[in-house]
Amino acid sequence: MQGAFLIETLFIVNPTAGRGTTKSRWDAFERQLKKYTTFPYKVHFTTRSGEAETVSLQATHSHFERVIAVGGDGTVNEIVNGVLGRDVMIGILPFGTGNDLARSIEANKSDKDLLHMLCYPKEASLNVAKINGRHFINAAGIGFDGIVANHINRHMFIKILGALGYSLSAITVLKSFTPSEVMLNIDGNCVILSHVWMIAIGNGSFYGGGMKICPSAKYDDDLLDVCIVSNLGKMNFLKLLPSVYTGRHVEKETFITTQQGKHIEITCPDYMIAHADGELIASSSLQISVSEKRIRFLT
Ligand SMILES: Nc1ncnc2c1ncn2[C@@H]1O[C@H](COP(=O)(O)OP(=O)(O)OP(=O)(O)O)[C@@H](O)[C@H]1O
Repeated sequence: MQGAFLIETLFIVNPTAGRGTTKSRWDAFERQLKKYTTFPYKVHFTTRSGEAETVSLQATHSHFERVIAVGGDGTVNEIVNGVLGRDVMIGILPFGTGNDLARSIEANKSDKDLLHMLCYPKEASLNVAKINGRHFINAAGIGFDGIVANHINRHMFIKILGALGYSLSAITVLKSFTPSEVMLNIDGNCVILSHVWMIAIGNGSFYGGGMKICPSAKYDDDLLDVCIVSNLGKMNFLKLLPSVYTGRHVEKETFITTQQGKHIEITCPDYMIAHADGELIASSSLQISVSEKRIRFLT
């Protein structure tokens, strides 16, 4: 394969992604890379959380034209935060656990397809969203969802269960959860909502390792999709949960409201726990918007 021989590429490998399997998957992939391609590249293995952001930013100051995340959505999130606004293309070898971004954009999965993607690059221009100053690519979840993400992050054995882990954590968190009142402002239209369980904001449709929380969300429509879950009891919440995996929860209009917007503000009398691409944020006020800058993404 010859296509991208002039493009200098940096692979940022998170060896801990994919429940620790990414290092060996990368080693196997690199053997194919050496055998079938000739384009110049360098590899950086991350040693700690946050390093991919620093390293990808440094790469934009040198000669790299492509930065490829080797891992999951957390690694992509850090690279997006590192390179947004710089003239560099990013891509993903989806060797992580959830790989929600790759799932949303129907990215290549086999090594052969991934090699082809690298050698014959096509690019898409994707929206990026921002929450309290930090960028995210997939989705943010506020309220019940944030508390579940917090629970998962604190229990490694649950994290490695992927989508099943979400359901287990949800059942645990459910016992002590009480819905709250929030003020929601979407593009200047402000409402006070009571008995809110959670609000999800989607730039892409998937999060949590395959949950289609905002089924209509598109990465290139300059809009964020908002999914509000409110006014339901614990039993109904449990009944609703499986339908999130297919995106059919949005049909339950008694409990679910969907909207779209560019600027979203959520305020709550108490601290809310939120997550964006799985990263946790705690605040009583969240400002979420579509970033003016797009990301050049290898497809
Ligand atoms: N060397 C490292 N040691 C520990 N954590 C790391 C290291 N390098 C990166 N990380 C952190 O690992 C976290 C998880 O990585 P990532 O999201 O890529 O994999 P994943 O959780 O398996 O996949 P997904 O998010 O798609 O489910 C990221 O938040 C990142 O900051």
